[in-house]
Formats: sequence, structure tokens, C-alpha cells
Amino acid sequence: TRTSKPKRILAYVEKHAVPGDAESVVNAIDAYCSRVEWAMNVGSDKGKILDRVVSETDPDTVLELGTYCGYSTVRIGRLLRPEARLVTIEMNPDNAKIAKQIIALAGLNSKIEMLVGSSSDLIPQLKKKLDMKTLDLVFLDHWKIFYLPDTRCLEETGLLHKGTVLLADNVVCPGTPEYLKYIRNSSRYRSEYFPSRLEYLQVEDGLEKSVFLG
Ligand SMILES: Cc1ncnc2c1ncn2[C@@H]1O[C@H](/C=C/CNC(=O)c2cc(-c3ccc(F)cc3)cc(O)c2O)[C@@H](O)[C@H]1O
Ligand SMILES: [Mg+2]
Repeated sequence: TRTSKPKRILAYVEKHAVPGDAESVVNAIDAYCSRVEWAMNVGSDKGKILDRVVSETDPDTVLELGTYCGYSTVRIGRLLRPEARLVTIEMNPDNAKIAKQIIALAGLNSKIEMLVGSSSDLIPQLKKKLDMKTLDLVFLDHWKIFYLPDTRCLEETGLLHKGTVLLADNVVCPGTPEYLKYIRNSSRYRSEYFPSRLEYLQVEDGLEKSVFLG
């Protein structure tokens, strides 16, 4: 069937990345999306901030909302300890299929589990399904209107603990106004904005890091 952008990204990664080398997978996607066609990966500028937050948090359990092609999934997974676990949720089965192959190529299958479905359906099941005690880090990068309802759901299902870090992409572009208004005004979070650039462009964007205070 006709190719899609995720399929073209996978083809480029298969050609240019080194199997088992997660760094080369990240670099291959960045090379393709900066030279050939733009794609909504967190990218290397915001990716460096993501790397620092992941390393400082040193999480045992990570939840990613919105896998897309798996760029940030691999970016996060490559920094996790062997016993750490990353669950990534993706509702588009075509994207999930591509991302699974990219994650496998990066050699990260042992640390990463992908759930195919809507986050609003799957978050309530996380607690029992994966024996998820609580989450140490959540990376929000799915449709921007879902950031707030999913955060509320995470609170209500008891998946957040004192110190859980929420890291949200695109709080400037495309923007997540309702989420920012809630999280910055809530006494249950301490938030910090990290200014950066929209992936592969010179447009302002940034990440919002919010620590749950319990
Ligand atoms: C509730 C639910 N459940 C499960 N999967 C879900 C889900 N909601 C979405 N997904 C999945 O996640 C990805 C979608 C990501 C959405 N990201 C963006 O829209 C985005 C857009 C830009 C952008 C910036 C400037 C422009 F001019 C145009 C676009 C940049 C970005 O970084 C983005 O992340 C996609 O794979 C979708 O299936
Ligand atoms: Mg994004």
C-alpha cells in the first residue's frame, strides 16, 4: 500500500541505524526529519532537556502518552537502568506497528512495553494490568487536549506518588493552555518551564516539568 511518513521514517532508520544501538536510531530519525521531511518527534533540542530530566529522575517506571514513531520512547529507554520499565500508549495501530519495529531495532524490547489504545481507556487499567505500583515519570506528547483529562485520571487512579515527575511537550507550540493553567495553579504540583525550540525549526516551544507533591 502507499507509504506513510512513519513508514518512510522506519525505512530510513532500517537503512542508516545500527541494530541494537539506540543512539544511532535517535540520530537517524533526527537526520531524516531535519533533512527530508518534518515529523512531530520531540527532536534533539527538546530531547536534550528530556534526557536531563530522565537522568536526574532515574525512574524505575515511566509512562509515555503518544508513541507516534517511538523517537522519544527510544530516547527515554536508552537512558533507563536494565530493571526499569517504560510503558508507552499509542492509539493508532499503524503508528504502533512502525514504533514497535523502531523500538526493536534500538534493542529496547526488554524495557519497553507498548499498549495500543486510547490513554483514557488504558490509564485506569494500568494499576492492575501491569501491577503498576506508581509512576516515577510521565512524558505527555499525545493530542494536546488530552493532557489535562489524562493528568486528572492519573491522579484519581493513584498512579502518582509524592515526587512523580510529569514532563509535557509542546506547551508553547501547538500549546496546551488548559493543562498549563491547571498545573501551574495547582498547589499539588511544583512546575518549571524549560524554553527550547520546536523540533527541526526555529520556532519557540518548550517543556513543562511538574513534580507531584502528593
Ligand atoms: C488520547 C490518545 N491515546 C493514545 N494515543 C494518542 C492519543 N492522542 C494522540 N495519540 C497518538 O499520539 C500521537 C499524536 C501526537 C500529537 N502531537 C502533536 O500534535 C504535535 C504537534 C506538533 C506541531 C507543532 C507545530 C505545527 F505547526 C504542527 C504540529 C509538534 C509536536 O511535538 C507534537 O507532539 C499519534 O501517534 C496519535 O495516534
Ligand atoms: Mg510533541
